[in-house]
Amino acid sequence: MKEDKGARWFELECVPKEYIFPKEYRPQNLDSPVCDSIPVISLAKSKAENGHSSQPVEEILKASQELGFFQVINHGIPEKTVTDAMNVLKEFFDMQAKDTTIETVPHKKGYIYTNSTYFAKDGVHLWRENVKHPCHPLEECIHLWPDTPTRYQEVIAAYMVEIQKLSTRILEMICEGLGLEQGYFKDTSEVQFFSSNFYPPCPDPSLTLGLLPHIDPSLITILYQGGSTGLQVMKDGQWVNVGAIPNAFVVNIGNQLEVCLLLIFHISFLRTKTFKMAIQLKCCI
Ligand SMILES: O=C(O)CCC(=O)C(=O)O
Ligand SMILES: [Fe+2]
Repeated sequence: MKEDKGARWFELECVPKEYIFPKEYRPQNLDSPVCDSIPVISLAKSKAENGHSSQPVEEILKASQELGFFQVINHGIPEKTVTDAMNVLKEFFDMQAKDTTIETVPHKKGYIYTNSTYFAKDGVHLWRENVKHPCHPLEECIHLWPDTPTRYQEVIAAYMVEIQKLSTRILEMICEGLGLEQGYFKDTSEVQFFSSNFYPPCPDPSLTLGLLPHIDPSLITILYQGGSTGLQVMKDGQWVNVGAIPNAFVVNIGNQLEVCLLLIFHISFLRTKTFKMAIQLKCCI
């Protein structure tokens, strides 16, 4: 192992034992091809004039029912808004790595930054760093967010405005497909939390995990992968690689929406339980 006092915790030649998961928890099928059955849905069609085409609505409903996962493209979020957010987050995580005075406990100000030593399952650490904070109502939360880099608040607020629009639009399409009145989820659909994961390069990704398998407790989660791979979803009992499509967002139907629809329609909206886990990515929002 390198003995370099200036090195960051992940700049190592081999994985420290505290990060090595027992065999049964390690990632599987890392080398399998990207799963092409995770639907990629273009939202451009839903913007046609004179009443929109129902095609994306049907595709979204089908994907939600069958897997609880899909990717959206042509969503209308400006590329620059996303690139700015990714850059400011990269800068944020770089700054944390350099600042040895930062503690890994919840920050007093209104956001939580945690480095890899904070995450543990049975004593094993996850290979990631994370920052999260509330973001609703935006104008009340924004000043509690990190203020370095100096553009953090402005850039992430602009990003969240777009994410809010996208998530409202997807929920409205789900309402339309199910025959629910528009705005049915209005009171519960404000984007409440922002969370960004940084998965540094790892000397041996087959031994480590960035995130444990889980089901999202949210209504829906909108995830940007930043062009990096590593996200896996449980499909028909197998972990499959989601793959990253440039400018696409991964949409995950969360537990709350699943339960809501189960109560309304008395049907199980999701055919199977969907878990996801992240291995080594670069920077996900
Ligand atoms: O970072 C990722 O790739 C996934 C994040 C995630 O699943 C979550 O925040 O719920
Ligand atoms: Fe998740």
